[in-house]
Amino acid sequence: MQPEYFGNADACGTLCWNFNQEGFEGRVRRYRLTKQAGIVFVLCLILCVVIASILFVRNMAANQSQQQQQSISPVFTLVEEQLIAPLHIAKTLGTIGIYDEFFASDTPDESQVVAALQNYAKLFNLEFYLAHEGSRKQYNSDGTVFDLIPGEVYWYFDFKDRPLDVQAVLGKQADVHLYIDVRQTGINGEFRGFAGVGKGLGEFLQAFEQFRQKYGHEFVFANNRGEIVLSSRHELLPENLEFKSLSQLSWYAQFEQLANTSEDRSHLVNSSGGDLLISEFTLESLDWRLFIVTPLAPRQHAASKAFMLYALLTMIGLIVLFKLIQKILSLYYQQLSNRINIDPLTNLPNRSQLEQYFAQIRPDCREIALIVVDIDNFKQINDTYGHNAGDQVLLNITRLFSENMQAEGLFGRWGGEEFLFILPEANHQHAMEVATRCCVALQHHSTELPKSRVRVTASFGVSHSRRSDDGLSLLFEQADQAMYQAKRNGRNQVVSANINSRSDGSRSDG
Ligand SMILES: Nc1nc2c(ncn2[C@@H]2O[C@H](COP(=O)(O)OP(=O)(O)OP(=O)(O)O)[C@@H](O)[C@H]2O)c(=O)[nH]1
Repeated sequence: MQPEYFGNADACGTLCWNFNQEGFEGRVRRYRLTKQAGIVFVLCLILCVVIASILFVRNMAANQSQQQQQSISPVFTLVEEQLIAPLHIAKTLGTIGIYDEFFASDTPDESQVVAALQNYAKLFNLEFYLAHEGSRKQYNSDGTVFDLIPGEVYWYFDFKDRPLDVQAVLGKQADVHLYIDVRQTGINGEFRGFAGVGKGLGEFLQAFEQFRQKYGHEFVFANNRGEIVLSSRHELLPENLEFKSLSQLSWYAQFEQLANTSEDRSHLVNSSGGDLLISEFTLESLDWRLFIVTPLAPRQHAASKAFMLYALLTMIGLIVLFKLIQKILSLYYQQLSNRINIDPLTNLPNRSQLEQYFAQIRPDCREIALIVVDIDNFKQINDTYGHNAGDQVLLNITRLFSENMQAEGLFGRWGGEEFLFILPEANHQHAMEVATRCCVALQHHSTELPKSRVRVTASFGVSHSRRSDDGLSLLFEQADQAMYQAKRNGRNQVVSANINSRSDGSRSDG
């Protein structure tokens, strides 16, 4: 086997565990950690999508309401300015008696009538006219005068027979006009004609077209007979007083049905072109109904697009956050792992790390060797030179051994002044060579202390196995026994636990 865990010589020459390739248990721990983190991540993801949905829906509701308000309020301002105001002006001027002198006569002075009408037109920025029964003429503020001939001027003869004081109607000349006719009567209540106000609705329709483009609303105005008098859709506008009917609209029957079952005047109607939101308002002074029709398909499409973007961004944010947390945790885990597995004095792998390493490599090893090392008479060093000097000697020895191990297997501190070499794929002879090399090197090595130089020796015990089921405790026990044998033999030597080798001595006296 190509050993996976070669010790790496660090800056001070000692061998260190490569923690990126942690042991089996470490991997299991990391796997569990990753699995748990994965579950937490999925839960966080679900939570985020739920939160994003709630926030999105809240935002969407707020946006929709804001848009609705922004689009509806100007509609009423426009209706007020363009339709209701002319109605009030027409009604007021037509009932306070300013036209009485003209209607009292059957032959009013044409120039006087036109001049008066021009005066009002200038004042109110509207078109004024009088349809005069006595003279059967219509006087207009633009200076024209024409005859009221049955069969030609339909509206006059139509309205004349209706018992209504005020009538509003749409007509189309060059462009769409709103005409408001106020009935004029003599002192005995006899019909004398109409005082009328006209207003071109070009601007009004243009403004409605802008609303349609900006907010998607369509407008339909209908009179009390269900005739469509005005609409943002040109094909619905009346032509020569020929009105289209509300009942011709595809959504109207369904809307009426819903409106009859509830007091609510806003309803969602399904039409062949998609969902429509329809709101109905009453314009009392005109006795008209206004329908605001909003096709929802474009909004639904925009909303789902926005939601998907929102959810996507949230998920990307979460993944980045998760990766960041994972990185921080793994750095933290590595630091913690270093602290747990490294001997703080010598910076060598400690016992726990040696055990993990053995467990990791053992299943794939055909043979393996262990060397147990114990410093000889180390107590004396401590007693003579002090504990700090002892530490210094330990550091020197570990550096020396690390160098002599030549980066094969793992060298670590088992505890106290006892050290362990684990040599995967090393045969017995090679292990004996490594132990002997270290033993000899130590004999020739001395540690420089402030006041003296100290020389120490060590005893080595070697065990070796080709049996795959020989575990660490057995092999360690054998090597330890051999090391004690070396002590008993007089220290500063290598003894092998293997019978064959023990018999041939492998002694390495200085
Ligand atoms: N300075 C220092 N001393 C240590 C450390 N760890 C263990 N020791 C000392 O090592 C000594 C080991 O003593 P003993 O077990 O009696 O063995 P020994 O004196 O080496 O004698 P033999 O093993 O029989 O050769 C003890 O005095 C421990 O306090 C350490 O990290 N630093």
